[in-house]
Amino acid sequence: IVNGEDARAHSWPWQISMQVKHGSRWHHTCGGTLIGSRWVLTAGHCVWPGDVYRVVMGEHDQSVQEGTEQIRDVLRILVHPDWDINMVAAGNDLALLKLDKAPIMNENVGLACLPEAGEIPAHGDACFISGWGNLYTHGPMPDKLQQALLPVVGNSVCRQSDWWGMVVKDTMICAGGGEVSGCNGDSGGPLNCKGADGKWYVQGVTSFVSSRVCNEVKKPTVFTRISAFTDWLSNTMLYY
Ligand SMILES: CC(C)C[C@H](NC(=O)C(F)(F)F)C(=O)N[C@@H](C)C(=O)Nc1ccc(C(F)(F)F)cc1
Repeated sequence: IVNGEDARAHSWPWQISMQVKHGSRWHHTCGGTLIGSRWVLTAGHCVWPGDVYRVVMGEHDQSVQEGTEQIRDVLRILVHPDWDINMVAAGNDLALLKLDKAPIMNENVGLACLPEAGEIPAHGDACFISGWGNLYTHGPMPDKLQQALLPVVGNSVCRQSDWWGMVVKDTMICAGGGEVSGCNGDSGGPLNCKGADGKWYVQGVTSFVSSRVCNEVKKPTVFTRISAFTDWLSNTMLYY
């Protein structure tokens, strides 16, 4: 996240770190959201065939063993059937990770609330992006979870020719578009929006930013809209 701030520890208890094994060491590669007792939602572009992943929950500072971490292996990976890395603009940038065992739910690890099918966050809705992605383009990753206020940009604005144009589909949410943005490593993480009931809902899964600079003005961070995939999510979690 570019121009964000340290999150208060464990204030987004559904935020996970998806880690990939390189040799004998594990590295944060993507964010994700705990949406079921054994299910994590992340981005399709976070999954590469042949890689081995694990999920760390209850994490805050990745450089310190805080004693709140719970680590689980990934039993099964289900990438959305219509996701294609060569067709990023087509959307469907989702994947479900089934954990070998449910984590213990506590003040540091909990389930996200998901929106109703078809619910579209309004232009200007105050949402927060969270993640351990780069602090700036080609910059370092932070140790502590970052967050940033990223107001929703309605698709009619986001589709303007000097913004994202027709890259933005109905199954996507734009947010930000100024100096604050997601950045590499925030992929797959949540867009956290406060509902009318005062509860936080995860409305989006971080998908892409400008390939020039993460916080390019008029190129908001783009999220996969979860409320457009409620059937796929429930059918997949029910079946597998
Ligand atoms: C691997 C990528 C598909 C997703 C990657 N996502 C991210 O870095 C994150 F964290 F914002 F989610 C990204 O935006 N990387 C930049 C460097 C990029 O390639 N952006 C990008 C790619 C394609 C388009 C499109 F849709 F226009 F084809 C737009 C932006």
